[in-house]
Amino acid sequence: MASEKDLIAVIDFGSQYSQLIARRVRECSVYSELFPPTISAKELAKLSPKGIILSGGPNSVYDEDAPKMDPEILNMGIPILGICYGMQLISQQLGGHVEQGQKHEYGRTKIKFESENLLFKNVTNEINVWMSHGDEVKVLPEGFCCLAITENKKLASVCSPEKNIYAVQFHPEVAHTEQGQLIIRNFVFDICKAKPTWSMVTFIQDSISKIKEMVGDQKAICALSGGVDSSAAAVLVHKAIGDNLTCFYVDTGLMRKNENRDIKRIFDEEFHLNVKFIDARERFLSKLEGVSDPERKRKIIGEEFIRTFEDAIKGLGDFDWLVQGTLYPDVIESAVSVGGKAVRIKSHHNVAGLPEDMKFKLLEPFRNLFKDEVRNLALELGLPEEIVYRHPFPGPGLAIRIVGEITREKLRILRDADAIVREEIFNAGLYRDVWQAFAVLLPIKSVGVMGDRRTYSYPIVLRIVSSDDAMTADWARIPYDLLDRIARRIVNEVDEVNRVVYDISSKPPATIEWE
Ligand SMILES: Nc1ncnc2c1ncn2[C@@H]1O[C@H](COP(=O)(O)OP(=O)(O)OP(=O)(O)O)[C@@H](O)[C@H]1O
Ligand SMILES: O=c1[nH]c(=O)c2[nH+]cn([C@@H]3O[C@H](COP(=O)(O)O)[C@@H](O)[C@H]3O)c2[nH]1
Ligand SMILES: NC(=O)CC[C@H](N)C(=O)O
Ligand SMILES: [Mg+2]
Repeated sequence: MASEKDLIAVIDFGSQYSQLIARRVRECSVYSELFPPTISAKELAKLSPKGIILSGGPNSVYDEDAPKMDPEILNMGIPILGICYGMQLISQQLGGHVEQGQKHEYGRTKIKFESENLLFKNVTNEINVWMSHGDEVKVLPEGFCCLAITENKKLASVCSPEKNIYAVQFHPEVAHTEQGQLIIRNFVFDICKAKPTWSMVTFIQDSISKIKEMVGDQKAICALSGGVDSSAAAVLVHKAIGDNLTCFYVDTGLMRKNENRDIKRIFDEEFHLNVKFIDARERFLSKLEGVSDPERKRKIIGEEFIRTFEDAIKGLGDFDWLVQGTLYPDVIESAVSVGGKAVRIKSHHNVAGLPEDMKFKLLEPFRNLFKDEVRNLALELGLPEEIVYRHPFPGPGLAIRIVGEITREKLRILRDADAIVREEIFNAGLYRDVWQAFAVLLPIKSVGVMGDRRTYSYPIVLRIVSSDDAMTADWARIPYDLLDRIARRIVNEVDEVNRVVYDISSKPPATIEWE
């Protein structure tokens, strides 16, 4: 991959933010990719990176099983930027000393520069940065000097001019660090002298040639949901292997109101791909009968997708590859990181929900990208805005929005309520402003009064959030009048609902979906 364009290699020590670092470098139009801590200096040298960034990580460098790096990497003469754990590891491996600090530092801290340096070129002195660590570098290795200190006079950034090694204790990659992107830019351009040769167009070209090479004249199926990720994946792979690609859209019985109709229309009008519709309602719903645990639901759905595809291709020939629109947040939440050791939040059906005995090889061109990057790519591929800006709708569908057991009656209620939420948000002109807007059905009943009748029915939760990449999210500040209209319509138009509540939790600590 690294042949013609400049590469910044990120060594992933297990941080939740590792892929965010690569993404920030790509924002500078320079290619970046993650590598495991086990990569050797020799292997790295073959890729001729312009620079190396060492990520943060959950371990302490003095833990017995803490990931280390090949010490030769520090002698390659290639510029290095260590972030948090990366800074601690550089210090320790070069003979400095790291120990647990008196106090942990999480969140905002102010830093001040001690000397002029390229890393902080044009950065305002005294900026707020984001910290997330418990350990501290107490003794610097020989040849290192301090570039910045915190309000409490602790080391915030250090460097060895002679070795061309830089390090920061804070996280320049997160949005909360002021001018963090400028610091990354300075490293990439002023220190590494990388050239901005990467763009979505080059990504598309490279992906097409890589896919051609990998798949050859074998055949592939694409799990096509009609969302932006799988639609862009289908179009990209079709460019590479043409009619050896067959797309399948599955009606799981867990879809939203009019979903099949809308998707069929979009595919007919906009795509010239071979798309087959599979009615799998019975098999999904019968497998889910009586199941209320969220992780069980996700595993059942993940497996059922694969079984459905296996049945669908019978008689159509040999298909070796399964194309999915998997994105990076699906991967990290399912606890599959390059460096290992991230924690499982939920099993995304398309990652941790896949059955172990699956025969298909996975082809996931966007596995390292975030949704807004895929949206840009989809525009570049010429996909219509209606698909590009479609809200994400998870593969497990309404199954993870009916808390607890799924019944046909509950599916009917949720479908009707959800259609009202989406229609009202759309009519208010807010569809593009929010990340997702949907309804959730809770498995409890409460008392109400309608007309002169007592009711004892379900509550509907409105979940409307803003987000850039689904890694973090906040509840959307929707006008009261709109909330009022949605709530009144739901209670009046949907049988068996007598109460509507608004979910005002952010992510973290909540997640966007309820299961
Ligand atoms: N109904 C479906 N039929 C076929 N494939 C599906 C379906 N739902 C999900 N998938 C597959 O699972 C992947 C993950 O989908 P999911 O809907 O959970 O996330 P998403 O962010 O909404 O992605 P997308 O934009 O592709 O829908 C999709 O990219 C697609 O490959
Ligand atoms: O591909 C997917 N397979 C899944 O199993 C799945 N579960 C959640 N989501 C979507 O991912 C984003 C983050 O969701 P959470 O905050 O609920 O974890 C949100 O956009 C969710 O809609 C899924 N996507
Ligand atoms: N975010 C990090 O990289 C943390 C590094 C280390 N685990 C610490 O607590 O100091
Ligand atoms: Mg989807």
